[in-house]
Amino acid sequence: MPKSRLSVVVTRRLPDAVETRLSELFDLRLNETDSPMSRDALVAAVRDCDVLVPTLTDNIEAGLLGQAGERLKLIANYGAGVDHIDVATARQRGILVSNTPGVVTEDTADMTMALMLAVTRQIPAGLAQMQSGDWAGWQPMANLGTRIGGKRLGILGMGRIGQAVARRARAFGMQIHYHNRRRLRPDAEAALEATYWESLDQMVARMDVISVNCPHTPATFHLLNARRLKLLKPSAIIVNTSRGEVVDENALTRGLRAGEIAGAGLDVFERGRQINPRLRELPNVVLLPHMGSATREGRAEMGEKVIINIKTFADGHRPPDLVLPSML
Ligand SMILES: NC(=O)C1=CN([C@@H]2O[C@H](COP(=O)(O)OP(=O)(O)OC[C@H]3O[C@@H](n4cnc5c(N)ncnc54)[C@H](O)[C@@H]3O)[C@@H](O)[C@H]2O)C=CC1
Ligand SMILES: O=C(O)C(=O)CO
Repeated sequence: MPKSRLSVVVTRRLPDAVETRLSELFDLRLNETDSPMSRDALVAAVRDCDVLVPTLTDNIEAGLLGQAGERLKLIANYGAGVDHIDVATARQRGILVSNTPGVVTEDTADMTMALMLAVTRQIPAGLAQMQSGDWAGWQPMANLGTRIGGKRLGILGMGRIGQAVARRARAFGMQIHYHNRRRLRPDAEAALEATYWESLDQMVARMDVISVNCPHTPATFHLLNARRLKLLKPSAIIVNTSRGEVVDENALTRGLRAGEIAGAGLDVFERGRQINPRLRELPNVVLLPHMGSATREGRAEMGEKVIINIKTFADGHRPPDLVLPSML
C-alpha cells in the first residue's frame, strides 16, 4: 500500500505494533517521552498535522482548537471517552472526532465486577492480613463481607459497558435495574431482565449497588451530587468506572465518612490524580488507578480502531467511529 501523505501526531506511546503500523501507513510523529505533551507541544502539533491521536490525558479544548492549522481534519482519539475533547468546537471548525468504543467494553465491565466484589467481600483487607502476616487463621466471624447475589444493582448509563456489567451481574444472581438517557428497546431490556427507572432519584434510593457507566458530559456532571447521594441506603455501595466527574467526589467522601454510604469502588476521580486525600484513608473504599480497560489485548484493539478510523478518513470516507456533538 502506498504511504499516505497524511501527517499524524500521536501524543502518548502506544503498543509497539500499533506505532509500527501507523508509521507504515502515515508520516508519523510520536511523543517519545510518554508523558502528556505540554500545551506548547500540543499547539505546535495541531498547527502542523492532518490527524491528531490524543488520549484522555490531553485537554483538547476550544483555545487549543482555535490555534489549529487548516490541515487538521481529524482527531482520532485513543479511547472511548471524549470528555477531554471539545467536540462541538471541533465540529464548528470542520475537524472530525473519532473514538474507540466497543473494544474497551468487556475489560471495563470485568473491572467493574472486580471492584464490586473487592468492596463487598473486603478483598483489600484480606490481602493486607496476608501481606503483613497478621492472619490469625480462619474464624467464623472474621472478614465478613456482604453477598452480592440477590442484591439490586442500579446501572447509571446502560450503554455498551453498562449492558456488559448487567450481563455479568446477572450471572452473579443480581437483580438488574437501570437509568439511561433513553430506555432500551423491549427485546434488549427483556434479554437482560432489566427494570428501567425513569427517575434516577427513585432508583438510587432503592439500590444495594450503583454502577456508574455513563459518559461525562455537561448533563452528567455531578449527576450523583450531594442531594442524590443522601438518597442512598446506608448499606449501599457505589462503583464508578466511567468518569470521576459524574460523582461529586467531596460529597461522596463525606457520605462514606459519615456512614451514610457503605462503600465505594473507584477507578476514576473527579480531578484526575488529585484524589481527595480523605478517600484514601477510608477502609470501605477501594481505589484503582484508572485501569478499567487496561489489558494488553484491549490496548492493541484500541490501536487497530484508531488506524481504521484514520485509514477510512484517508480513503475519503467517514470514519466508522465518528463522534458527533448530538451524540453527547
Ligand atoms: N475506566 C476505564 O478505563 C474506562 C472508562 N470508560 C468510560 O465509560 C464511558 C461509557 O462507555 P460506553 O459504555 O462505551 O459508552 P456508551 O456510549 O455505549 O454508553 C453510555 C450510555 O450512557 C447514557 N447516557 C448518556 N448521557 C446520559 C445521561 N445524562 N443520563 C443517563 N444516561 C446517559 C447513554 O444513553 C448510553 O446508553 C465512556 O464515556 C468513558 O468515559 C470507557 C472505557 C474505559
Ligand atoms: O477509553 C476510555 O475512555 C478510558 O477511560 C480508557 O480506556
